[in-house]
Amino acid sequence: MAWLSLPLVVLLDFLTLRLALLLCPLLQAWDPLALAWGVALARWALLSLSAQAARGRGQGLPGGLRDALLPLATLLSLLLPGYVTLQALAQPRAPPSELLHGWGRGDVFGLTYGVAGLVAALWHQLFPAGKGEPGPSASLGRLLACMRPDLLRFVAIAGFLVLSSLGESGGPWLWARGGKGVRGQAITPALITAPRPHSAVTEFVSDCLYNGTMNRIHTRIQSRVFSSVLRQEIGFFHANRTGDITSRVTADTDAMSEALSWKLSLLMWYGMRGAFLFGLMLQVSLRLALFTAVGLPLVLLVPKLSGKFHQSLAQQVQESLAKANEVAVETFQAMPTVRSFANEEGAAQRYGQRLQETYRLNKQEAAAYAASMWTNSLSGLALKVGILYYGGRLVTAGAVSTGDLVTFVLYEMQFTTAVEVLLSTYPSVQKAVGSSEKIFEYMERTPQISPPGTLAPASLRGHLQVQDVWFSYPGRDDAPVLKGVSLELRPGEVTALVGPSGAGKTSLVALLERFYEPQRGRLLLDGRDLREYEHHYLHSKVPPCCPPIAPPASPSPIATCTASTALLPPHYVGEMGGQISGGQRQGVAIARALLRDPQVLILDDATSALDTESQLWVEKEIYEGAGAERSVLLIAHRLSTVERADRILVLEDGEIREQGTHQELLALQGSYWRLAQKQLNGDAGGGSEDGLGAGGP
Ligand SMILES: Nc1ncnc2c1ncn2[C@@H]1O[C@H](COP(=O)(O)OP(=O)(O)OP(=O)(O)O)[C@@H](O)[C@H]1O
Repeated sequence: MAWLSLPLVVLLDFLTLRLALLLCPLLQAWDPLALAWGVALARWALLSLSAQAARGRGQGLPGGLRDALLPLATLLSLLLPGYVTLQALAQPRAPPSELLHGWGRGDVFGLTYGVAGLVAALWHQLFPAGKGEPGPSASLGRLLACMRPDLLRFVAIAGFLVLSSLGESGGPWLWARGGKGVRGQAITPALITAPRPHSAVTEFVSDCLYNGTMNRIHTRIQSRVFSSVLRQEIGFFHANRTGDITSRVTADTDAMSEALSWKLSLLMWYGMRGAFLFGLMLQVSLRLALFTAVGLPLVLLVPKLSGKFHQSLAQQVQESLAKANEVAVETFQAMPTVRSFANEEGAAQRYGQRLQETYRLNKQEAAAYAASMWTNSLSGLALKVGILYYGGRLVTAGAVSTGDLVTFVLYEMQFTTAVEVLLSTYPSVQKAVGSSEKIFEYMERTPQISPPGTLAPASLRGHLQVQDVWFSYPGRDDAPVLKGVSLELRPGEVTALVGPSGAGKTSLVALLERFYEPQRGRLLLDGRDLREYEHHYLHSKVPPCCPPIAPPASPSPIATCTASTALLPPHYVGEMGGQISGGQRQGVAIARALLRDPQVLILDDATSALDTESQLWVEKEIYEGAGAERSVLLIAHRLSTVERADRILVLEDGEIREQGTHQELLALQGSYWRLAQKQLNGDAGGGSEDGLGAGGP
């Protein structure tokens, strides 16, 4: 329906112009500018009202066109009077008939619609209508927001650039003054070349300032991404591969900064020069300058379209590179396993396959980049040829003097170079913006867990209640790991949690550590929700995997082990403790716990790697040590460790199946009794200490 009314509106618009042309001889007394703007107002009223009506009805119109109707109406109304005004400025004594020449002609009318349509298409390409997702322009906006603290520096850089551009354009400008200086003195070759050294100095200063500023911005963005990643919930680190995360924090920010610092400087420098040159071109010949301006949208639109394809490929290359990095990281981390399975060749093959994929995408990206550069140059060349052709015609018609044309061409050559550089820089800036999209995705990601509270009471009893907790891991809603679990840790009591592998014991600890949040149920500490507690406070009062050891009166095996480990030089301990034994690592964890004086102790299979002597010592501390006023949650596979607990809970398939003391549970002859039997048989059969499956993490 809306489409049907559009031709009618265009016809009415054309008739309005024809009417104005017919009335022209009758309105001789009118100023031609007033007439032009009066007609423009009438056209604007007609077009904008029709646009409003079409927007109201417009189910048949594409969304982009519907949004563009009103700006299009304004642009269409402004084009002709704008042109007349510029002409009147350039030729103040031109007769009205010459100024209004072409009004009401079908071809001129069609041309205005063509230009308006072209501008609308360009606008739509450069600033696509928001679809709920941030587009490249949104990323550019966020990038600029990151640069805001350095606004003053950029103002200074712009100042130096202006000075430098003045120097660069000064020579031709003096030449254009027809051999006379500002005070009428004769222009010598020395005077024409004088601005160049001054321009070189200002360019050097602005370069130094610019590089320093870009380094600051790089550091700022990188540290913000890193901090944002650190704030994320633990599930985020499980859902995203380490290689991907590392790539965002390092490789992507590096690539973005590198492209930005180099290309943005070009963009600023040539943008500034282009603006100056265009101002001078306007001075020399308004018509030629306008011709250049009309040709520009075409020159901008073509590279934008070709750059789009290149941008998507650049993103794929980044992702593929991250996957290759992931394989390398995984391999190096699991090097002992790779060696013990003699799988070095397999690992190299996997890495090679990833690299091949990256190589293939890189080739495609290089071809797309070349094509994009080629279209840039071609569109720049087309503009150049057009200007020369039109300039030649103007000279033939006597509208421009030969001297003016030569001056214009001098400026135009520099201007075209500036535009070409701007266009060739554009894909790189697009690439940088493409990389920044992912970076900002991380930087602005809201953690999927409630923010920590502020509660930090001076005294804490350590009474922990788990009430009807249901939990499933992110993305696995259909497989609940905990199904209505309820338990209570009372101060001065040791509560043990046992169960087969995969029962959900560690998942419960993860909830108590606030790595995740349950979908249903509550976790209370001294009657207040865990979410209300301050982050550092909570983790100092409820640390995981740390046995309750008061400073021992006599050196314990643990203390000895810890002390000896603590004294080891870092290169001996290795990255992430990779060069110390499992038992030594547990010793270090226990030592750390000693310093925190925790109120709730959670030992998730925390002593499994200790030797028998140390294990016995830790058990003694749990049941009889100075920490007896603490609440203790003891998770263990070895039932002998939990025999003395005040209460033992048996967790199976995410549900608490039994609870009681060791004796009570044995008497029940249920799950616990079966676990004990299995362990007994395992011990008798093969000397296995566990009998319940693999140890905890
Ligand atoms: N990050 C995770 N994402 C998805 N599922 C997980 C994740 N971690 C554990 N699971 C699953 O949750 C279930 C319970 O695992 P959990 O580690 O809590 O068991 P567990 O009782 O501590 O076992 P174990 O005694 O072997 O340590 C298992 O089926 C496991 O596959």
